[in-house]
Amino acid sequence: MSERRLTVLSGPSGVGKSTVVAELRRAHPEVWLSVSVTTRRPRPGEVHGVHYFFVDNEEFDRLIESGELLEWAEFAGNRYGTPREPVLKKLAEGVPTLLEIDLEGARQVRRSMPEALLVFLAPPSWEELEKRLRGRGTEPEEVIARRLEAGRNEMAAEHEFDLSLVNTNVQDVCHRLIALMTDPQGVTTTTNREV
Ligand SMILES: Nc1nc2c(ncn2[C@@H]2O[C@H](COP(=O)(O)OP(=O)(O)O)[C@@H](O)[C@H]2O)c(=O)[nH]1
Ligand SMILES: Nc1ncnc2c1ncn2[C@@H]1O[C@H](COP(=O)(O)OP(=O)(O)O)[C@@H](O)[C@H]1O
Repeated sequence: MSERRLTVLSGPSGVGKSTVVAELRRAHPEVWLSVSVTTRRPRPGEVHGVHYFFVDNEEFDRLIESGELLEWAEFAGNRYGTPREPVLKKLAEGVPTLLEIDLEGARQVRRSMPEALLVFLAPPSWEELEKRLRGRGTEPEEVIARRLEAGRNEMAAEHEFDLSLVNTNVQDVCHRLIALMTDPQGVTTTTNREV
């Protein structure tokens, strides 16, 4: 089993991570996407067990204390974590596995599974990021402001990742991502901006 099969996708809120992941799932059902646990409230259309496992603070505390999370972080006032067991099981089965998590989570995975491939999804520009986040229309302005603030921090950490993909076109990003996950040869360890 190679931990290289574990791929982490991170990037600022609004860059298009969920959109890319949804397209990847549609076009490449052979990739397994970890379903995170979160204390955030569901958005309209989000399904428990599909997009997230929505839990309360008490349950999240319990998951931390029992060591059931591979990593977890607080993001813009809510907590998010990756259930450990299913990830280890899929990796042991040799299934290409993807985590869509924030910067803090990516750093934790880097420490605990150094062979994992860390991919940063970058916006074509800061203006476009703001436009996408507002255009999504799922959060009130104060939440958007908080997410943009976190986004500045995430953008400053781009160099910590193995590779950056600029999300100009969702299909292009998916093609590159699937190639990296299924045939990781040739991936350099220095940051590369592509697509
Ligand atoms: N550390 C960590 N971050 C997560 C996890 N699941 C989701 N996130 C991140 O939490 C942040 C907020 O996610 P979400 O509320 O769904 O908003 P969105 O990414 O803007 O659609 C994003 O950066 C996600 O990548 C997780 O299990 N662990
Ligand atoms: N390549 C793209 N070009 C234009 N709009 C995009 C692109 N990718 C995503 N979007 C849009 O940007 C908004 C934020 O995308 P989303 O996937 O929710 O981001 P994230 O999960 O990173 O917060 C959504 O309205 C989505 O439709």
